[in-house]
Amino acid sequence: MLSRVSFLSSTGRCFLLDQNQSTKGELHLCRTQAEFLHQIDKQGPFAPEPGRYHLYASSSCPWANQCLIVHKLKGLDDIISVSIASPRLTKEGWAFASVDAFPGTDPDPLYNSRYIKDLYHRSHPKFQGRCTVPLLWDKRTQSVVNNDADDIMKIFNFAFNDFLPPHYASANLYPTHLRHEIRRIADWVNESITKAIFKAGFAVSSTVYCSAVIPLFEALDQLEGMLAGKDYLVGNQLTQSDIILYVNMIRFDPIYYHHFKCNMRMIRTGYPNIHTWLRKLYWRIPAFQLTTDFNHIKSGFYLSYDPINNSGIVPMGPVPHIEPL
Ligand SMILES: N[C@@H](CCC(=O)N[C@@H](CS)C(=O)NCC(=O)O)C(=O)O
Repeated sequence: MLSRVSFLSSTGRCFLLDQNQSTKGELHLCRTQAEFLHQIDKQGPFAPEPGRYHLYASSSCPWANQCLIVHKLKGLDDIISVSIASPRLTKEGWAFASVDAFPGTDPDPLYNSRYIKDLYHRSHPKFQGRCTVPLLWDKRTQSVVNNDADDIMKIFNFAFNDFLPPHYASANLYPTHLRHEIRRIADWVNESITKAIFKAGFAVSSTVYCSAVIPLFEALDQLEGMLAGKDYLVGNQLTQSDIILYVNMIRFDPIYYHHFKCNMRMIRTGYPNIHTWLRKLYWRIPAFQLTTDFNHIKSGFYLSYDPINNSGIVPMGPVPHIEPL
């Protein structure tokens, strides 16, 4: 049984939760910040160059999923290579296909590593922090560039535009005139939705659970109003806020409703505006559908957190995982 699980901070970042530290239903969390925050720019040691960088990700992890979406939206397939780890988190962390050949899992094409942690240790032999995904890697210096989803999304948005055809180069998920609002909404989503979902999911007392799930559904009610008649959260265009919300909402009915006991309402039956917004992204913009792997998402959540699913059964439903438009 895993004794450590990820948990979210007030800013939406993951914490490490040691199950042995849970007493009386209160969660004691050890915060670990993303340790690697290098940027890719022409002036610094990590210059933008096609073929130089590699993204290690898990399709199950919501934060890695955000980066995979932006990678596709910006057409970076030929510029930044990608490897997907097995969704089944092991005691050694995320594993490659050489350890767990779960369908849709890649080997490490660079070093044939067994685990994501091998890369962290190759880059920083004394590293003792959490070996998380997403992980942006520099093939030239054989080192970690950045392991923060927010940063990586911005790097993908801005840093490689010189190498992209105009329609990809001009795609901007973080336009200057909307930046303040994008950040405000993203912070609200992280705080009121993402954090509440994980707090409810990992609660070990009814008090903690209720203190998360009731405000969560109040926030979803508010979100339902915000999305009335709208295809996008901020302005009239796709932005980083939509991506941060999408990774929560696409997991809601298949995972959070049942596995994390967030079951006061489903998105598909309880929130018509959120449901329409979600289905439009999934069915109309290929970058969303192509990076949403329900098998990885469900296996990742249902098989990685033993304390809340010790049978190891991955439920069949909901059927379908996402409804048609
Ligand atoms: N700093 C990261 C955190 C991402 C994160 O927490 N990833 C989790 C999976 S959702 C992880 O890799 N956990 C592995 C572990 O804790 O061993 C970010 O925000 O991008």
